Amino acid sequence: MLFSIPQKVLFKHCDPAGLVFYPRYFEMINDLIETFFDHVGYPFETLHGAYAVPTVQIDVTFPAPSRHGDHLELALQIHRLGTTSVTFGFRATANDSLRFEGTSILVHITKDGQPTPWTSTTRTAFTPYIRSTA
Ligand SMILES: CC(C)(COP(=O)(O)OP(=O)(O)OC[C@H]1O[C@@H](n2cnc3c(N)ncnc32)[C@H](O)[C@@H]1OP(=O)(O)O)[C@@H](O)C(=O)NCCC(=O)NCCSC(=O)c1cc(O)c2ccccc2c1O
Repeated sequence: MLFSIPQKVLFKHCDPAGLVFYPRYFEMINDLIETFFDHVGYPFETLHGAYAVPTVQIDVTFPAPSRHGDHLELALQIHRLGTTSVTFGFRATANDSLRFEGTSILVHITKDGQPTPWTSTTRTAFTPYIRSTA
């Protein structure tokens, strides 16, 4: 199963040439992941009471530019659910044109920075989104 959200390219996302500046894509990726955690019932505002989920690895490619006003679809799935980590595959498309795609690995940690296993509740909520390829 894919999880997806719409994202219109806004003025704030763009450089003077009207193209999305890549740090704004990283913010969109984080927004996508935060919205996914909302969707599975483990919102960041709850998670961050006792835990955190820092990113330990991220790889992104940008095969085509996005412009102010484009309507992107941001989508993710889970490639691997580890003991304490989760590997997301994500992509952005507009009118069947791929704008970025990649993977990121987040680790569930305690407030003192130690990796800690996902709960069974969270594992169950993640499971429908596990697919082996993007
Ligand atoms: C997160 C760490 C404390 C992990 O420490 P360590 O690597 O020593 O732990 P383990 O060896 O036990 O491994 C645990 C687990 O992680 C997997 N893993 C670790 N590193 C990698 C890697 N490079 N590539 C792939 N996988 C990795 C490992 O396989 C284990 O998986 P299992 O599933 O088998 O358990 C430590 O790495 C650390 O503190 N790193 C620094 C993180 C960091 O500073 N990132 C950049 C800035 S923070 C950030 O971007 C960020 C912060 C947030 O608060 C967020 C909140 C919400 C969403 C996103 C956030 C975010 O992106």
